[in-house]
Amino acid sequence: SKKIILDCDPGHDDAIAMLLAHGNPEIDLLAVTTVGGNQTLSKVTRNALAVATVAGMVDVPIAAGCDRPLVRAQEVAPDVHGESGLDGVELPEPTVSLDPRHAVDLIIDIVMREEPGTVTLVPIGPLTNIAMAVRKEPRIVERVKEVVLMGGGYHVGNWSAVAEFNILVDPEAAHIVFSAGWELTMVGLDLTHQALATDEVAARIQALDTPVSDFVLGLFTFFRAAYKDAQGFDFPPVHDPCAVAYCIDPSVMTTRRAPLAVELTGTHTLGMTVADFRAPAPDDCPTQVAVDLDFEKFWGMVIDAIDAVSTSP
Ligand SMILES: Nc1ccc([C@@H]2N[C@H](CO)[C@@H](O)[C@H]2O)cc1
Ligand SMILES: [Ca+2]
Repeated sequence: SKKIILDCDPGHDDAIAMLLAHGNPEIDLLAVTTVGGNQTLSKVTRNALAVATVAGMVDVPIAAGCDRPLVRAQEVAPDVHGESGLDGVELPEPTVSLDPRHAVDLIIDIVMREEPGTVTLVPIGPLTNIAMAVRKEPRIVERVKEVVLMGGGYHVGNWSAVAEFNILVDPEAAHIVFSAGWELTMVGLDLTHQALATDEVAARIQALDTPVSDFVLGLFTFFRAAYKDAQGFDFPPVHDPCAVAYCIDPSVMTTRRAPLAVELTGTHTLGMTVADFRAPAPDDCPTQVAVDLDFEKFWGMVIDAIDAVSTSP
């Protein structure tokens, strides 16, 4: 099975990513860490504990991390996630508690404890925790199997014309992560805007008819209305589980190897993830971007995981 650490900022789509990681038998979820992003650290951390409670995720350490970007002021995204960061559902009082360690220390402890080359980092929020971990313990770069992140976009932006939220909120952290030299797959908006929660998908989830599937439908209902108002989408793109799906079965999407750079000084382009598709890609290029999604395979994984989580003891 694939050992992963999920670094997140729940967030409606982060919550689905947590359920996919917990429900899929191929994934060994070693830890969940939180970072300020969609909402404040305290809100996203409370949300992570609530989702873990709903999912029965009782044996996974959850640790809170950085509450703001490395350099710039914090920016949250209430337009699509609401004031709580997980609007649209009743959040249960958490029955799981936080690991006392800082997320950065938990990430380092796990990577240095596990066999080299066996742990995949799956950041699906701003990259502040990952950048801090690299600076505190540089040895994690050669020890980590790969980084599979949701963020960026080679031709698409959402928080600006050309930049994606997770990157633009903390571009300096993104630069550290993208330039570290480890194997890195960028699952960006070009891919995740294909992962739409359509009526047909919602109907298949509705048919599961469990408390967890009802929770997911509550999330989708809010997320759909918010995305329509904020970005004019008819159906909401469920970004974050795409990164987990790639870890489960890389054939769920096509990829293209290309050098990647993060813009740190542009007036109009700050936070842009620049992919250099000029041929040939250098043969030692450690970075690739996700291009085309197998829609049916993806939603099949997600729906199976929701079903599995619903029936777990
Ligand atoms: N408008 C908007 C802002 C932030 C996000 C979050 N950031 C990433 C997509 O940009 C995902 O990780 C998601 O959780 C999604 C939509
Ligand atoms: Ca997220």
